[in-house]
Amino acid sequence: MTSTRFLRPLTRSSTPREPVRSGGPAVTITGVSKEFGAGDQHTVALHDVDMTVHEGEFLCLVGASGCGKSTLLNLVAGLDVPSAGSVDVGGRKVAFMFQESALFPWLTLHQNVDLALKLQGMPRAERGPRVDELLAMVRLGGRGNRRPHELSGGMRQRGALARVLAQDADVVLMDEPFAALDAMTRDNMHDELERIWTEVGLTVVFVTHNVREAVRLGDRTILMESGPGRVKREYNINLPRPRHHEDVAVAEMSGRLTEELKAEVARHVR
Ligand SMILES: Nc1ncnc2c1ncn2[C@@H]1O[C@H](COP(=O)(O)OP(=O)(O)OP(=O)(O)O)[C@@H](O)[C@H]1O
Repeated sequence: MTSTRFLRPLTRSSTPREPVRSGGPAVTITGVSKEFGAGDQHTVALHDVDMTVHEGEFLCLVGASGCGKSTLLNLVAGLDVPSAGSVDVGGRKVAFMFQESALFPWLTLHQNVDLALKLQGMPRAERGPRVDELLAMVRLGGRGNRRPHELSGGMRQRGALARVLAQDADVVLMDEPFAALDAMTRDNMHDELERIWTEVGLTVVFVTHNVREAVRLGDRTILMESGPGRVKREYNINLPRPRHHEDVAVAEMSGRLTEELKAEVARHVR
């Protein structure tokens, strides 16, 4: 069955709009703990985590390596189950985007996006125009016949984003999606992602080690602590959009968050 977003055109607007936020909970994480292994292999990756992600919100997660950020995303995606507590996405569709684009190398960009639509059950006649629309949305119009190795890293991540959009998900989980890109390409991807998130009205949970990236993109940033993974603090990023990497306010807020993150990392290397 074709879902409603397929019927909704992707709007293109040259002027920035406020993101679509209903504010209701899209993801509710209640008392979640996750343990791995047994005996001397036993690890408590997450302990008693409570978190709500609101519909249309852009939430960033930062924290020291090993504090359980990816584990949490896996639980939200339903790829793993909590040892205790619950994760509720209210029946919403969830899609994942990783650091590597994970486009199928033997398929063209067009075929990669087309496959995602096919798996959604979209009829062939509707798929061609929709692939074109999605590739235009990520500014890859005219590149559909290229295979992933013929694209730059930034283009591959745009292709991955088109494939995520083709999955018609309400909630998009992004695990350091731009970490492998050079600074200028990453900057450009921030602009594109902010635009697409605003236009399509997605709920995003974005994991990063880059505090400036979190402040540049997020409505809210959660700092996690490790050993075991828990929510340490959250910050509302009430800065106007569209934002830019070099904005003074973004730099100031990033500075404050970086201090806290450094203290958190230092706590674990003592
Ligand atoms: N499948 C697994 N089996 C055993 N231990 C695991 C597994 N997955 C994660 N862990 C452990 O759980 C803890 C949290 O790992 P996780 O990958 O979620 O952290 P992270 O914050 O995403 O780290 P990074 O920022 O380095 O990617 C770590 O101690 C890790 O070794």
